[in-house]
Amino acid sequence: MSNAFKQFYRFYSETNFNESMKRGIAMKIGFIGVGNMAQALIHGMRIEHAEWQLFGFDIYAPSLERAAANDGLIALSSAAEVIEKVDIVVLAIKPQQYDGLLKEISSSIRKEQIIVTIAIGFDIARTQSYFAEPMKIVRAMPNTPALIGQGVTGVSFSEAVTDAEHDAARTMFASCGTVVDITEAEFNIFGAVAGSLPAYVYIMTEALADAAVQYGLGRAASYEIISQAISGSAAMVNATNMHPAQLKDQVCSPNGTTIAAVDALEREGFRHALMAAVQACMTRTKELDK
Ligand SMILES: NC(=O)C1=CN([C@@H]2O[C@H](COP(=O)(O)OP(=O)(O)OC[C@H]3O[C@@H](n4cnc5c(N)ncnc54)[C@H](OP(=O)(O)O)[C@@H]3O)[C@@H](O)[C@H]2O)C=CC1
Ligand SMILES: O=C(O)[C@@H]1CCC=N1
Repeated sequence: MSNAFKQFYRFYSETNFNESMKRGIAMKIGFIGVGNMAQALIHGMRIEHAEWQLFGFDIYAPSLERAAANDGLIALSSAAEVIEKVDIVVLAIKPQQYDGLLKEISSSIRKEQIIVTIAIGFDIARTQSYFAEPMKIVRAMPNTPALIGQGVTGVSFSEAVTDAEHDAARTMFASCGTVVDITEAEFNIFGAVAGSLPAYVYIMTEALADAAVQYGLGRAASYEIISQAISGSAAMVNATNMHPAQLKDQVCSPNGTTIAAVDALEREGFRHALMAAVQACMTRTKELDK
């Protein structure tokens, strides 16, 4: 465990996480690739933890500049510089760029550092294959609502990651929402129903708003109303623990309007469209995992 982690966990075990953070113990986290997903994570982390030191490098300078201006990211000029400064290195580049980057950085990553991968279809064994010694690898699958602290992230760990480091990684992602321990075998499906899911919901929101506008509601009001109705409905599933079908039945009055809408959704293949989307996601994930 690095000195920074030892220090962090001494305080963590004596107090609780928030108290230790108030005492100014800062995690040092570095991002290689500061695109859509990294920017969401950085913002989520920054909202919760002003004291964490967040570093980053991206070959596309405007992304770096944005994260530096919005969230106090310390912009560096190479991946090697990021690696030199941090305890946790998050690889936040596209899956197709992982092999090239790992080849480039494998000799500079230190054994005591934690490597976090967030790419779809890139397992721990593939990351480990770039190193001679067993490395501390955290495989994670976040989603973009991390930006507002409402993400959900699946995590798995290589054997070299200690219990304290498991907690450190969970703490890091917990600042962006919920963290769920999943097995490596569950990653691809987790990506399809959590990592990619925001896109499905945004399409649904846009389509419903188009219909609302068609019937005279304003565009901005439509987005506000529909997004609140979606988040409230989604929250009901966890809060009541009721079967989604029961919750649906509560909305459908006999011979009412909702059952007419449900009839149309079934005729148009709404359920199967969603299952087909997940199946397409899984197929593409397998293609990337080669
Ligand atoms: N977006 C999402 O919702 C989610 C994404 N992920 C995973 O997160 C990862 C990143 O995705 P996303 O943020 O969407 O991708 P982006 O393309 O938005 O961001 C990646 C950034 O990294 C830059 N980059 C490429 N190579 C390097 C390098 N060698 N050093 C530094 N920067 C580099 C890219 O530049 P350039 O574009 O010029 O190549 C780009 O700016 C992917 O592996 C994806 O699977 C996981 C869950 C959800
Ligand atoms: O589309 C992608 O490849 C990434 C993985 C999960 C969400 N977005």
